[in-house]
Amino acid sequence: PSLEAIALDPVPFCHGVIPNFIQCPGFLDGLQRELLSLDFHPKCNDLYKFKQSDDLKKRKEPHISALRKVLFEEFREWLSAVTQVELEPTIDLSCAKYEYTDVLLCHDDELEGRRIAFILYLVPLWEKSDGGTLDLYSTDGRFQPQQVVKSLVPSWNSLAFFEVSPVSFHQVSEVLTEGKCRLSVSGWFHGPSVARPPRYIESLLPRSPHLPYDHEILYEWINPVYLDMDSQAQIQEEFEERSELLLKNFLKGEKFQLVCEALQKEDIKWNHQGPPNKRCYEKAEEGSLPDILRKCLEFFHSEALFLLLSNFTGLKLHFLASSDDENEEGEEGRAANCTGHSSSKPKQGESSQKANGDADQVDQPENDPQTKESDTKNNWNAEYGGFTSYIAKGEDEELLTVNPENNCLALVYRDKETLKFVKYVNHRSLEHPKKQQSRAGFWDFSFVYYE
Ligand SMILES: O=C(O)CCC(=O)C(=O)O
Ligand SMILES: [Fe+2]
Repeated sequence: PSLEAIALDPVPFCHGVIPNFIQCPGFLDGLQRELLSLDFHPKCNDLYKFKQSDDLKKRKEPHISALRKVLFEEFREWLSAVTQVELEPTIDLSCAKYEYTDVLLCHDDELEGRRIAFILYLVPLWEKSDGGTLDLYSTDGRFQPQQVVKSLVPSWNSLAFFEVSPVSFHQVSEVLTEGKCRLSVSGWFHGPSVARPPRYIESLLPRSPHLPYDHEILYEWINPVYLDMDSQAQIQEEFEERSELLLKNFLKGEKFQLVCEALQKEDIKWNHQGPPNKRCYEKAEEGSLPDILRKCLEFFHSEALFLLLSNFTGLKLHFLASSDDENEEGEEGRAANCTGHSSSKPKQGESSQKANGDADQVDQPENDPQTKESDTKNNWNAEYGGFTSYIAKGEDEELLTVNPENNCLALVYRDKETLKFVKYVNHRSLEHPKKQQSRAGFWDFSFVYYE
C-alpha cells in the first residue's frame, strides 16, 4: 500500500485509518472466503459477545499466510517508523465476527507488551446506523474513560490502528442490523513494555444502617404467604441448601402495581452511571422519587426486613438475628454453591442490580392470581441480556444466572470470592412486548445485606 498520505490523529489518543489497505485485486475476496470457513467460537462475558476464530498465527491457508506476512513485515516497519514505537515481529492475530446484538464494551486493550492494536475490516456496505462502530473515548485526569468522542465506521478493506496506552479506551458498539456481518482480522504489535500509572481504585459505597421500622411494614408490603413461620422455615431450609432462591410475587399485588406506575413518572431524575468500563445503567436520584418509591426504599432498609431476611437465609444480617454458627449442617449447606464461606461483599462498590429469574424456587404460593399471567406475558428472554451472572473470582465458570422477572425477589448468597455482573441489555430487548414500559430495559431494586 502507498502509505505516505496517512495522517496520525492524536485525539483522543494516537490512531489512524488506512482506506484501501490491500491493493491486490481479488485478494480480499479470497481472504474472506478462507476466514469464513474457519471455526468460530462464541465468546460471551461481562465485556463482550461475539465470535472469534482459532488463532491465525499458524494457519496455512494462502491468503491468511500472505496477510500475516504483509502485516508483520512491511506494515510493521512502516508503523514503527510513523509512530516512533519500537515493534517486535511477534505475531498476534485472530479473526472476529460481530453479528446482530454483538458488542465489545469499553476497554483499553492493555496487556503486557501490547503496543499497537490494528483491525482490518471485511464488511459489506456499512453505515453508522448499522452500529458496530469502533468508538474512541476521552479520559479524565485519573485515566478513566468518559465519553465517546469519535466513532469510526468500518468499511471494506480499511485498516484502523491505535497505540495501546492507559488512555486507549474504546468499544465496538452493538451491531444493530440483522443479517449484516462485521468480519475483521485484528491483532496487536508488541514491543518493550512501558511504565504504567497505578490502576485507579474506586472507593466503596458507604453502607447504610437499617431504619427503625417494626414488622407492621412487612404486612404492608409483602405477600402474606411469605410471612407465616412455616414458610419462613421452609425458605430457610431451601436457601441453606442452594445459597439462592426466588420469591415470586414477593410484594403485594397492589403495591407492585403502584411501584410500577410510579417508576414511569416523568419527574424522576435518572442519572447515568459510569465510568463506561465499569458500569452502564441509570440510577434514580433519591430526592426526585415519588412518595411510593421512597417508601419502598424505606421498606428495603427497614429493620423488620433485615430480620425477615435473616430468617429467610439463616444469615445474621441483623445483630438480633440468631446465628447458625454452631449448626454445622447449615454451614455446609450455604457453602455448597458458592466457593468459600465468609461475609458477602460487593466488588467495585456496585450498588446495582438485583434481578430475578430462572433459577430454582421454593414452592410457589398457588393462591396468587398473578402467577400465571406474569409467567406467560412478561418473561424476559435471556437473549436480551439483562440477566445477573455470578462468577467465582479469577475463574470463567458461571456459578449462577438470574433472569429478571416481574415482582420476584432473588436472594443470592455471595462471599468475597463471588463476583456479579448484569449482562449488557441489547437491542433485541425492544422485541419484548411492551406492557408498561415505554423503553427498553427494566427496573430493579438492588441491595447488598451484610453478615
Ligand atoms: O473490531 C474493532 O473495531 C475493535 C476490536 C477490539 O477492540 C478488540 O478486539 O480488542
Ligand atoms: Fe480492543
